[in-house]
Amino acid sequence: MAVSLEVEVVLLDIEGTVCPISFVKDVLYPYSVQALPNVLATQWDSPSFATYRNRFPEEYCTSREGLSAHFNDLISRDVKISYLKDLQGYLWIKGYESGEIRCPLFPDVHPSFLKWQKAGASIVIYSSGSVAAQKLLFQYTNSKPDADLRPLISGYFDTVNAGMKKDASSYRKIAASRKEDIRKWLFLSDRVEEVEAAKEAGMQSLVVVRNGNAPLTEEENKKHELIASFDEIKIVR
Ligand SMILES: CSCCC(=O)C(=O)COP(=O)(O)O
Ligand SMILES: [Mg+2]
Repeated sequence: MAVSLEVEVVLLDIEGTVCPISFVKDVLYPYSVQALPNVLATQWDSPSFATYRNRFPEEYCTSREGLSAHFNDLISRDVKISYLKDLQGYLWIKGYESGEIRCPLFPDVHPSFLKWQKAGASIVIYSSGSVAAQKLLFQYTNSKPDADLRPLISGYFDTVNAGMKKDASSYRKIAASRKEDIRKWLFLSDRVEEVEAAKEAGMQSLVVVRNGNAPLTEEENKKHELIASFDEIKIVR
């Protein structure tokens, strides 16, 4: 079904919206778990690693074992806390740069970015993943011939520079960082709580239903506008 919307900024979630949840849970998370022991063994005292280590609560950054156990526990519970996300972003650099990791975007994502840009809308990202990790993900995608989508993206927000994704205040803060009226923003996410928070803040928002996403309840299905592909969005000015 096509939805015509007056939009100047498209704000996008990542996991379950532009790429499959399985890429995050079955590729990115295991990569970081596997990469950590070597980094702990070889970089514990290096200034670059110390920056990430020192963001962990004090009780977990006094020993390699303590940090490692806490890191693995947070990942197993999918806790989206900023010090974990910062360290994951650091660990993923090598995977992306070596070619071992590449983000499998849904096929409609890159063509829609180009279409929205042509229609005069800006593309901005808002994810629980750190801004550094977001940039890596969009630099190394499966899109051809241009794998690097960063030139199409004009802003990045995470839980540090915006706040938690279930809070309406985060969406107000993001919108306040640019000149466009909040009513001309469109937030797209697989998470109903995030869509509700964006709507409460005054943004337009749609729930994105992708293969592999958690099923919505009957009530959620009725309450929100759903799309299965970005192709369903028609931006009018
Ligand atoms: C951009 S980093 C990889 C994704 C990630 O770690 C994450 O937590 C995604 O959360 P989202 O808010 O995009 O659903
Ligand atoms: Mg998501």
